[in-house]
Amino acid sequence: MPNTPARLETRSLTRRFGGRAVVDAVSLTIAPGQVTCLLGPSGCGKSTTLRMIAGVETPDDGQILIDGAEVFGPVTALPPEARGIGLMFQDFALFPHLTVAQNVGFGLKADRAARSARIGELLERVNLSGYGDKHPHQLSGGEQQRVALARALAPRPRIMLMDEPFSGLDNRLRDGIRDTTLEVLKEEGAAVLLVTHEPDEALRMADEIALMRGGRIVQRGSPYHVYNSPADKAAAAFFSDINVIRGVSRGALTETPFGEFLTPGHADGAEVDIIIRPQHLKIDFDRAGRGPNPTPMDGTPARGTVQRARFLGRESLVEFAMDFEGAKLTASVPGVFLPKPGTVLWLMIRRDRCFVFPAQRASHASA
Ligand SMILES: Nc1ncnc2c1ncn2[C@@H]1O[C@H](COP(=O)(O)OP(=O)(O)OP(=O)(O)O)[C@@H](O)[C@H]1O
Repeated sequence: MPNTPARLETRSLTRRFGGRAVVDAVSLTIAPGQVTCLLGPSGCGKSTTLRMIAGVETPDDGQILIDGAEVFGPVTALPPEARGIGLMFQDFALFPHLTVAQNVGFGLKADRAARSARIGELLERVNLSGYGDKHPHQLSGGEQQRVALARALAPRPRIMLMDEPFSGLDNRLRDGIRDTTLEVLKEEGAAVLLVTHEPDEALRMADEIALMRGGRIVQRGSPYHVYNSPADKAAAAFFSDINVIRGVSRGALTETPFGEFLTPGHADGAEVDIIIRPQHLKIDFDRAGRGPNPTPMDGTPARGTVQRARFLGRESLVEFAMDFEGAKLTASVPGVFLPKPGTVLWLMIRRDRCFVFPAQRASHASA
């Protein structure tokens, strides 16, 4: 549908505080029914972006369009209530003196019958049928959050803006509520912009992740794409611990203790960082001082000595001191794998799972 305008579009949205652009030319497009997660570390400008779209913060530059019509720009500045936007924040408290049904119906402009039908429909969607007459204090945190979602969705907003909506919830509740929320949002068809600093939340919820750093969008794409083809080292490091092997590219190849890596596009003599996530290191046993045979996919094995092994529930993390250059690498293994410190093992690197970037000093690598 190339001619259908995006439900929400921002063009070069910019906000400066004290001469510093905390949001710097942010351009996003979100289709109806699409969930985009604005993901980034604290202070990178996520909330300010959301607040500008909501209309409670005035951009210094740029344009905001909803269904192709400008709501903010050189000639327009619609107030928040005229934008058809629903909001949900972590501390967006329910009205304590109103019942659940009254809370959900609060922003609804409809006659009594239509109102009560909409309230019933939404309470059913969030699995709270029968809770209409209760008061917020009689509900658990997760139930209150579901009421808040129903309340935000009641007037059928075209766009839902959510700022860390689940961060106040107990870990055990969170996954279930994320899934229910996602289901309801999809059914309602609103375009959703969800702000989070948690990569797991973005991977779980998003159709598209917009990774933000220092006021700018550094990468946009599906969760699969952003995780598996990070734009740079910091983008890779934002989603998991990473292992870095430094080398020098010569003739589009880089020689390392794990064998040669293809490093096309890097100048002769340029330092490169070969990056591998802990779950993509392969571990093999020592065979009387030798490791497994090299393969085209896994390259040459390199010897390491276990320093520490920790069980984290779903996986075990094993830290190695490698024989080469005092290197330390961390491997993650599904389930229980707890070799004793001092055990000698061999590591290999899956060639299809590494990323190669120009070498960066550590001080430039923060996301
Ligand atoms: N009204 C303001 N005046 C001055 N600086 C501000 C103002 N609002 C935000 N900032 C600054 O802008 C930057 C971005 O803030 P913002 O809240 O958008 O970040 P964030 O990515 O949402 O972070 P967090 O997840 O911690 O909320 C921060 O450095 C913040 O201190």
